[in-house]
Amino acid sequence: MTDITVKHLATLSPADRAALVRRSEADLSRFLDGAAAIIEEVRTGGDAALVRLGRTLDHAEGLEASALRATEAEVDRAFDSVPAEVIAAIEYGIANIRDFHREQVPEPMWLKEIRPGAFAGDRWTPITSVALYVPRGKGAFPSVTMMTAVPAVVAGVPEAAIFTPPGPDGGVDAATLVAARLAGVHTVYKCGGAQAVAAAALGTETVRPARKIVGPGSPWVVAAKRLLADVIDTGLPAGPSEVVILADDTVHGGLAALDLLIEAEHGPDSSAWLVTPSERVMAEALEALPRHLAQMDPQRAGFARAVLGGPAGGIVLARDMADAIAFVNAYAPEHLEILSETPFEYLGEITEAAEILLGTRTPNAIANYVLGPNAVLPTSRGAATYGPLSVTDFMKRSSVGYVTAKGYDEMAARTRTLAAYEGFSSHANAVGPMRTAYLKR
Ligand SMILES: NC(=O)c1ccc[n+]([C@@H]2O[C@H](COP(=O)([O-])OP(=O)(O)OC[C@H]3O[C@@H](n4cnc5c(N)ncnc54)[C@H](O)[C@@H]3O)[C@@H](O)[C@H]2O)c1
Ligand SMILES: N[C@H](CO)Cc1c[nH]c[nH+]1
Ligand SMILES: [Zn+2]
Repeated sequence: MTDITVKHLATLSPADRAALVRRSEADLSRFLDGAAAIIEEVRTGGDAALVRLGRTLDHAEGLEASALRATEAEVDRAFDSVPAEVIAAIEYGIANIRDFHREQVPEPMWLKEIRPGAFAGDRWTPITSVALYVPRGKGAFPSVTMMTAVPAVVAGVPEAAIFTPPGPDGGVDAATLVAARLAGVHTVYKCGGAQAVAAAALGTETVRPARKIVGPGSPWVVAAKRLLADVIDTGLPAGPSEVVILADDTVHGGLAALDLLIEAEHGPDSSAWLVTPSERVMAEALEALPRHLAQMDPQRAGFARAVLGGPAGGIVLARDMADAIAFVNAYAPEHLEILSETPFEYLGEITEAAEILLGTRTPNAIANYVLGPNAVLPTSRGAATYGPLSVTDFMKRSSVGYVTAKGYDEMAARTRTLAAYEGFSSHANAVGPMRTAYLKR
């Protein structure tokens, strides 16, 4: 027996509608104190603290302070232990992800002649060091390794390092090591959770501190990022996975149910809604869900049941497609699937979604692994202001200006006027006779 949450938008009060878009991640209060204590432990204890925390929180009995960084030999052994078809799939995914992200590389520099003899533009350079967080609490994520490492390498980051929790043997998941090497990242640290964020921000004897950390994680990771946001750039907010499946009357509800389970299986803190104006689609989905759940790994089915029977997932019946689309935009999902035979009909109406997957052959699963776009995406309504992880997240922009003798007089006169109005005498002096006296004509 599976209880699925069902909501009828037409009958909901504004407060109930607002409750529908809430995510588990919104309440970090349970995690902030614990994360703060872990950060302090790493600040004072360095490598020894990472080992202690890895042994207690990750049950990594085999973890040693001398081996916090994975060696080349460990990576070689990983290639021997990972099945050939998994390595081939990682290669296939990396090739597509690389192709996609190369399109995002900005011009290294552009300059425009703003006024005759006065030039201005932008220059892009890589961030010098970035930490890539790869989760491993409820499963291993070579795919997150691919999604974070490839754009870092394409951007030209000279020091990119992966941080991922150690397993019980003290080692890194083998496919994660394979994906790291194939993507071109050669530093992998065996630490996860809040302690990884602390190590990346503060450094330890072994871990070199980074300027930025990217990658999704559990609330422990999210809480530590929040606490260290003035020490390290924490990038886009990527917490528990979430999806909205928007289905019209042209598809089978069983298909919508199948795709609803993709992100619902990540963990009990995920969010997953099917929204449709079709009572038929809803009935078919409700009928299919128990059958689909029976086909799942039991632990994953337990997560999905918790999500779809709780306050953060289930089925939303809308009045019509406009009502359903309004729900999507208010929700601002991480992943959105438009399940329809005519998905482009609705695309123009969608304004808030980090990833929009169109039609009946583009399930979230394909995009999570191999399609090419980045699957590290903003959660918890972050899609209202952030986009997916991209090459420019690993770069920073400087503006560049160059005023020549031809352009100077006109600019200097306007500058003097504005500087005088604002009462800045040095600003005005810098573009007056005092400067002219120094200039070579
Ligand atoms: N937004 C995205 O792009 C994206 C992609 C993949 C996964 N995800 C999400 O990332 C999350 C990954 O979480 P996860 O748990 O699998 O892995 P994780 O590595 O983020 O978290 C596990 C770590 O949390 C720490 N931890 C666990 N219990 C703790 C406790 N009681 N006290 C202190 N620290 C503790 C441990 O250090 C452990 O190593 C999931 O919510 C998943 O939905 C998001
Ligand atoms: N759905 C995740 C992003 O929310 C990405 C992922 C990786 N593996 C499985 N799923
Ligand atoms: Zn997923």
